[in-house]
Amino acid sequence: MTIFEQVDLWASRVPIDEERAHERKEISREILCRLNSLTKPQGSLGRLEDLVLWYGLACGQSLFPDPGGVVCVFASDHGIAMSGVSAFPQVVTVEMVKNFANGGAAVNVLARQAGLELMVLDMGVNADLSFLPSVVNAKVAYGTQNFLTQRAISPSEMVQAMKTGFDLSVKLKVQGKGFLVLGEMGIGNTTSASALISALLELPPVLVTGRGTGLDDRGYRKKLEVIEQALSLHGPTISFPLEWGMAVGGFEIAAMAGAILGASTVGLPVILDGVITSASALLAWRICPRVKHFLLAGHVGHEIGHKAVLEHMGLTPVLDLDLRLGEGTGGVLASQLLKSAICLFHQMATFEEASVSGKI
Ligand SMILES: Cc1cc2ncn([C@H]3O[C@H](COP(=O)(O)O)[C@@H](O)[C@H]3O)c2cc1C
Ligand SMILES: O=C(O)c1cccnc1
Repeated sequence: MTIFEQVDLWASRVPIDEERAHERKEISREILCRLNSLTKPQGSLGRLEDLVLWYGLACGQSLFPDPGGVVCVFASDHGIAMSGVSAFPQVVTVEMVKNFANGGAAVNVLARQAGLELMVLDMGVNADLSFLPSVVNAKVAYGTQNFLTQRAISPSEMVQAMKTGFDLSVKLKVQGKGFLVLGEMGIGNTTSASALISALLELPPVLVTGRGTGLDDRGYRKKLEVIEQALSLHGPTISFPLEWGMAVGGFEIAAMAGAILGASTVGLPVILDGVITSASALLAWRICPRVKHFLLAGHVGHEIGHKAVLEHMGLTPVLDLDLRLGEGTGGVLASQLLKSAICLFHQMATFEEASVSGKI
């Protein structure tokens, strides 16, 4: 099977909108009926009510338990990090993975506070991490190729990375997880994400590229140059979004795109984080637009490419906190509001139960 056939097969398993129209209408009706019966003026919980509706539609249920979620941090190294596009050295990727394993990174703190399980997957860190039992070994290779000279990912590597994500989502659903927050770690990956966004949205790099971990003006100019060069190197040979994923993507970006396709197939709601997770969502969406029903934009952050993707996909972010960290931090923060919304939906008394008078 070619990579295109494999990816088409995955996409074909995502439910067809027309086939789900009746079911979606019923679920919306039941959820709105309960929301409107609770002791509050109709609609007064604003976007929290939208979150409940999104969640029910994504799960395909109007009756669902309080969800327990999981945040998956996909880690990988990038060949492009060698081209001076990050304010930090490449070795920070493996160092941060150890930090995740020891519970000391920002996402660990937030996940603990939110009561979320945290999983770290080694998709292609440039070091042997087998001595860390808490890190899932899904290594495709020791980092991607530098996409200034060749495509970052080969077709077989792309399938392998996407399959890891796809199978993970299916497994999480079977285990009864209520939602998946996507997170990532990989020095250089804002360059990969911005290149992908620029190519897929057909916008000049300067409109979708930020300073990542904090590049100075010189570093930022270099990053723009690198992206421009990469787009003109690969552009002439590329016809499909998936090919852009291989040309300038990363193993963690591919795995997250696969996870989104898998989650959409089984009805596992997905919460996006920053610019990198959003670039993977854009790739998955271009492969199969129906994945959109299963996506929640956790936040919009500081990177301009992040805003561009969310606007393009018509996703309204839950939070706007000027974050620029990644790891899944903004997604975890947003999941707290989703959980609050669902608790309200389940636990508030109705007008009838509380003997409260309705609207005149
Ligand atoms: C200590 C540290 C912790 C991080 N946690 C996430 N990132 C974030 O920064 C990286 C992308 O930025 P760039 O493209 O500029 O390299 C990713 O690994 C991302 O998750 C971090 C970066 C650093 C330095
Ligand atoms: O928006 C993000 O996710 C982000 C921004 C800078 C560095 N790493 C991640």
